[in-house]
Amino acid sequence: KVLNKSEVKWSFEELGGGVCGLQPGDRMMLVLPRLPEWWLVSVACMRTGAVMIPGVSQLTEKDLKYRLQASRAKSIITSDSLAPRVDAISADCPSLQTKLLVSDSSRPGWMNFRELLREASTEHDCVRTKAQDPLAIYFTSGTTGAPKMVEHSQASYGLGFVASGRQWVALTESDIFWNTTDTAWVKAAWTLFSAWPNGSCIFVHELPRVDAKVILKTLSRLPITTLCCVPTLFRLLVQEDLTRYQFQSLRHCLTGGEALNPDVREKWKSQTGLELHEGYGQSETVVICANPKGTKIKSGSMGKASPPYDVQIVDDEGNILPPGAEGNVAVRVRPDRPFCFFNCYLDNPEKTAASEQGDFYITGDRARMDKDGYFWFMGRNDDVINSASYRIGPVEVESALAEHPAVLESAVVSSPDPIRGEVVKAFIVLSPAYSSHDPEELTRELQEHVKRVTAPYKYPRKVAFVSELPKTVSGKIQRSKLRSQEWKK
Ligand SMILES: Nc1ncnc2c1ncn2[C@@H]1O[C@H](COP(=O)(O)OP(=O)(O)OP(=O)(O)O)[C@@H](O)[C@H]1O
Repeated sequence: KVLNKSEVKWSFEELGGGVCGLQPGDRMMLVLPRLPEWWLVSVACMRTGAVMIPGVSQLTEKDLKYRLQASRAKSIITSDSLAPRVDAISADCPSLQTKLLVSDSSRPGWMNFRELLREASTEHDCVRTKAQDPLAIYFTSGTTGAPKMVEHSQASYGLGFVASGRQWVALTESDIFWNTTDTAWVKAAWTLFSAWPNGSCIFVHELPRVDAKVILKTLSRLPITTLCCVPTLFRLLVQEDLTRYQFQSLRHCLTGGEALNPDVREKWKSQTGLELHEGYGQSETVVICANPKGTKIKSGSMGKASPPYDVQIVDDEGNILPPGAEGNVAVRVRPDRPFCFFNCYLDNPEKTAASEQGDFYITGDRARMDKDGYFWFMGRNDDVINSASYRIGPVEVESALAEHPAVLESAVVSSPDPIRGEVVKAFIVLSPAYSSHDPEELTRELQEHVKRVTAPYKYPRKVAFVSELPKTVSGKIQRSKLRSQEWKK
């Protein structure tokens, strides 16, 4: 149902009817901004057995070529903005046979999705798939290097999100769920599998630009009950005066994808009265740890192991470490492979094998588990700083900095030092009110502040004020970029 020129509402019945003629096992690249058709095509892929490969609309010609060639996708569905870039490289992608455009206008060489949909029969038999048949291929965020192809199965992607979503996302028939993530990321699957099997409605906003005011106004105008945003977005939202907004129906808020600074959670909570429930996971795993609704939250912790995962902290040989010890976050995958765990890194058996050690899959993240089973994130393996034999997790320093009103956001990385080997360097984006302060004075003040709120050895010996931080399109801080700049100097 078209609500007005810019809003559309579909019932479950209408959604189920959509199909797009692909054969089981064929791969389709699905690059749409947050348009309702993304959900329609996802359902169509499941019904036809086509394997979907979501991507971001900001992909350049080079990114597109890499993805289409690596995945050997037979088809691509996208919108007007990306179509010219696809045309520019499609001659180099021999597997690509069909191009579908979601648009009100036509384009030579492309089929028009909206026209096809109008003419499509509503009669359709769903294909029967096996649990291990592929359902989706995801390119990871590329936070640490070239994106990897993660293959999920009908079970890992479908059932995985149903299971882990039950407690954490906790949706019911009376909920309206708004997840602001880009459709390219695994997190978008929460809107498919955590919402619909529970009969809950999802709300989609195209959000062409990230704008805190638009998000806050939308929450005030519409009866959205459950909100999920990445921490970067919550960092922006808490910069606003939240007491000026009255959210109609909001009662459950979720975040994940990178570390949530305790200060952001506390600001959100004190101004809205709503708790922020953090989850931790990877494209490969669905949710590994979470703070489900109704459980005790320890500020700064990413929660406890999320069933069915057995999560442990292990040393570099794969031995389980006792509570309190820092080590690798690992998920038990033997003797029984958890059903929500990905199939493999596509076409990369070496990488798939290298990600496991003994009975465990090694996430590449470092953390501690306390005696109550709560996990405390330190950083990605490569991001942990070794300074004069102290190991420092960047997140702890960033969270300490976040408590100072001058800091809008920061990224902490290692920087070379002739005496200590490496030292802590903080790249800081200042809040507008502090932008004209004397940098040297502010540096000293922030260093003293960190020494006060966390162990003094963690304080940033070097500080740089920057206008923005390098981020992936999913909004994650790319510390690796800053680190390599430092070490190349
Ligand atoms: N709640 C959280 N706290 C801290 N870090 C998190 C949290 N949730 C996710 N992460 C980080 O995000 C990673 C998973 O992200 P994703 O699967 O999108 O790929 P990526 O690691 O960002 O990209 P790439 O593998 O291409 O470098 C985790 O391994 C972890 O480092």
